[in-house]
Amino acid sequence: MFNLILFGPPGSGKGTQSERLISRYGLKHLSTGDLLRSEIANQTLLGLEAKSFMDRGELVPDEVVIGMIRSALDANPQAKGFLFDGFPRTKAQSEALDTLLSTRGEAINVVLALEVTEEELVKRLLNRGLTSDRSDDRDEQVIRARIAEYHKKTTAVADHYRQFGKVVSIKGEGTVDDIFDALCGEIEKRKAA
Ligand SMILES: Nc1ncnc2c1ncn2[C@@H]1O[C@H](COP(=O)(O)OP(=O)(O)O)[C@@H](O)[C@H]1O
Ligand SMILES: [Mg+2]
Repeated sequence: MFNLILFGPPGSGKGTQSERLISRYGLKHLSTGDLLRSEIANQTLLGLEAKSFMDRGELVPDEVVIGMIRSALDANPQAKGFLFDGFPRTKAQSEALDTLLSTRGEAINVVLALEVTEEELVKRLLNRGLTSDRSDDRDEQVIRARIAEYHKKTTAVADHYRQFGKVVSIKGEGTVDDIFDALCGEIEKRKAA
């Protein structure tokens, strides 16, 4: 079992790197953003509730995303490990995740934190907004609100895992290949340990 959190602000490249990492290591990708967007597309009750928060650049309430992750873990009892992308985003979510994993006799092995400057993030997200159907990527004010929300609530997640020595920072600027190599290097170290 190898469970990893790919951590970083919106636009730091979590989705891009996740796709490569899951295919190299055979992990199950759990992106709360993707799960929520699919709930919205399917017009479920959960999706309807989540949308109002997402449109404002705010975080969806903890109990909603924790419930979604609990179901996803239950639905994948045979997974070789999970790559969490966009989750946990608050201290309460980190604690809930640790509890959910510990009931399976597992834990988070490593938190890989992508570091990217704010100006680069805004540039990437506006660019992504041109080609994706993500409405939260079209408005610079919403983008800046998401980055502010990240600093206000989400950096606490890194603090939580830092006390267990599980956080590794990776420069998230440069080519996708170079960043991928740096991520894999850290995973190999931890897998060997
Ligand atoms: N290393 C990189 N250099 C330049 N742009 C990148 C890089 N990695 C990702 N991007 C672009 O930045 C945007 C956000 O990437 P994404 O993987 O969706 O980030 P996240 O999932 O962290 O929000 C995308 O448009 C993607 O094409
Ligand atoms: Mg993403």
